[in-house]
Amino acid sequence: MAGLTNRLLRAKNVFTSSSSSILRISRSFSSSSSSVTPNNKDRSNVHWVFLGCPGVGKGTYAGRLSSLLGVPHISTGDLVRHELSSSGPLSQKLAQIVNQGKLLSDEIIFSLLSKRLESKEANGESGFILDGFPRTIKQAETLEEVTHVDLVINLKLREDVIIKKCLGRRICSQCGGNFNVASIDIKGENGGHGMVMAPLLPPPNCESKLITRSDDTEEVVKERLRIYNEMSQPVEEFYRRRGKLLEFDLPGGIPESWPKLLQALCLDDNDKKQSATA
Ligand SMILES: Nc1ncnc2c1ncn2[C@@H]1O[C@H](COP(=O)(O)OP(=O)(O)O)[C@@H](O)[C@H]1O
Repeated sequence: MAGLTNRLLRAKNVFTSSSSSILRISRSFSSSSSSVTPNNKDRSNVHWVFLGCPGVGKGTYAGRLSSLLGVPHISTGDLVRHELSSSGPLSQKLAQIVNQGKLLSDEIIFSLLSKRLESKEANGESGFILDGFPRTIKQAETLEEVTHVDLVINLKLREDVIIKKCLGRRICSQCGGNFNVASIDIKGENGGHGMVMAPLLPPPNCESKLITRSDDTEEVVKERLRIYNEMSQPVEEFYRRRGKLLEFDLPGGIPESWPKLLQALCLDDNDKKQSATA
């Protein structure tokens, strides 16, 4: 414990003003931390991170794995949107930054994350699948200080497809369901693979309630991609050097990608068991 405290005190020098959030995060993570589980033996206690460009599908696949494994899916983007939807004093300040496609400060993200982790601890949840965090080297270094990460899944997709997917994203303002109206059909050129992604259309009762995220305009999506390449891509290298990065090229939409992802994660037997009992 003393060692952990010392490491956090060093982290405190990096994030001086957010030190209390870091200490709270540390307590929540360490209460559920486990030894390394590279072979997924303890599937309900995985410590996984999803990386990838905006709109690549981190939320979709992290959410599916969360349901499959019974591990909480913690998305900092969702935490930010929840804060934006409140009329709290922070929300206006955050909206300005998010709507320009910029990253929020580490201090704000740590504060939102620590609140979520406190509720995780209170609910007795174990393990985590993080989505949208860490997004900077400083965030990755601090995460290393406070908990163990088993595996980092790096989702990859061509940039032109990502832009189309972001522009096609829709959310049901009533149930919160995520849909996509983009129909992607890119022909393979010079022997390369094409890509087909069918739209993910809402059920009839959501159709009239669809909204678009205010940061999903073409200009803002391009800025988010630029910032990803500058600030977040180095995080891929951070985990690659530690031997934790699993690169996953999405072969298409959910029907093609989900079984292949399960295979890559050695979870395909788990899915078969589930469908057999469904
Ligand atoms: N870890 C983070 N660090 C800084 N800002 C973040 C972080 N996570 C989310 N945000 C803010 O919330 C916005 C939405 O996040 P998210 O839904 O994860 O977006 P994306 O679709 O770009 O992956 C980001 O553009 C950024 O402004």
